[in-house]
Amino acid sequence: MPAELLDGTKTANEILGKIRSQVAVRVAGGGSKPTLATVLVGADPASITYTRMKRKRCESVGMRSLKVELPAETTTEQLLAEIEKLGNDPGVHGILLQHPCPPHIDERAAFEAIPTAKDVDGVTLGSFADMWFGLGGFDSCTPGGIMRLLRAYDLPLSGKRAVVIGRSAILGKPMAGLLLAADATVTICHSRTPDVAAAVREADVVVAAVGRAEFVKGDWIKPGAVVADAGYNAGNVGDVEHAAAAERAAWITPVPGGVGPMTIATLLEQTLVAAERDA
Ligand SMILES: Nc1nc2c(c(=O)[nH]1)N[C@@H](CN(C=O)c1ccc(C(=O)N[C@@H](CCC(=O)O)C(=O)O)cc1)CN2
Repeated sequence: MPAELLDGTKTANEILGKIRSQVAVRVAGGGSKPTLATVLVGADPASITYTRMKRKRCESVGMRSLKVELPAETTTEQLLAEIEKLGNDPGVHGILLQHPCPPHIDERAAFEAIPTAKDVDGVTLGSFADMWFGLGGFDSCTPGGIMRLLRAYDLPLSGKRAVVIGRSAILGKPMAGLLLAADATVTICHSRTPDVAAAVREADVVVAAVGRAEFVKGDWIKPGAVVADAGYNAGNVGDVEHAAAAERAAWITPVPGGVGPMTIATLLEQTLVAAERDA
């Protein structure tokens, strides 16, 4: 029997509905609108699309979005100064720096300029450490979105073998931390892993975060596994060979309509939390 779909669009819309109600209550009670600043450096077309989607969703739930767009030739120092300004602005509750920045930028330094309390995208070392030690830091949004999606479908993780393919700072590594915190036994595969297929064949839960279209082959998937595809390759193609994987998996995310919408819902949920902590 083909896999059931983990519907990220539907689940994200449910989360956005709850956020909308909570924002309305906050504003009716005299509170400020939760405000997310989106910072984009350069004009990468995909990044323009993603930041526009984030601002649109923000406004759709009654939050305020503040657009900061900087030219591609912005220096690291100029970017740090912009982020520090937002960090010191009491009217800004959350700051998002869209990744990737142009290659001459020290992106890690720029992420670290975001105060942890406003790191609603979960990209700073402080958030990562808090998440890793279960101290309530903001989740990195894509891994956080995947966890929310698995929870929405009541899929058990405790004692399961999870394989994360990819070890990036905002995806693979925090994903492994969140799965570990949910008591899964976690393996991270990467470009030097000798036999990724063999690891995936053992996995009850597979998270594909490689950034290569259809890297994970359908016949690698263990029958009955749960598959989350965090790929967002050109042409809306994921990192998993979807149709073939769906023949074996029990649950699988579609692309589009799976992990992507959950990433943005998580960002907005965390922006509301940041605003509430600040109030
Ligand atoms: N600072 C960050 N940068 C980046 C992140 C991030 O979480 N923080 N993630 C990715 C890209 N990304 C958000 O920025 C993202 C990608 C895709 C989607 C999404 O909803 N995609 C839709 C399809 C969109 C379309 O039709 O064009 C889907 O999957 O249904 C949301 C967010 C890199 N950078």
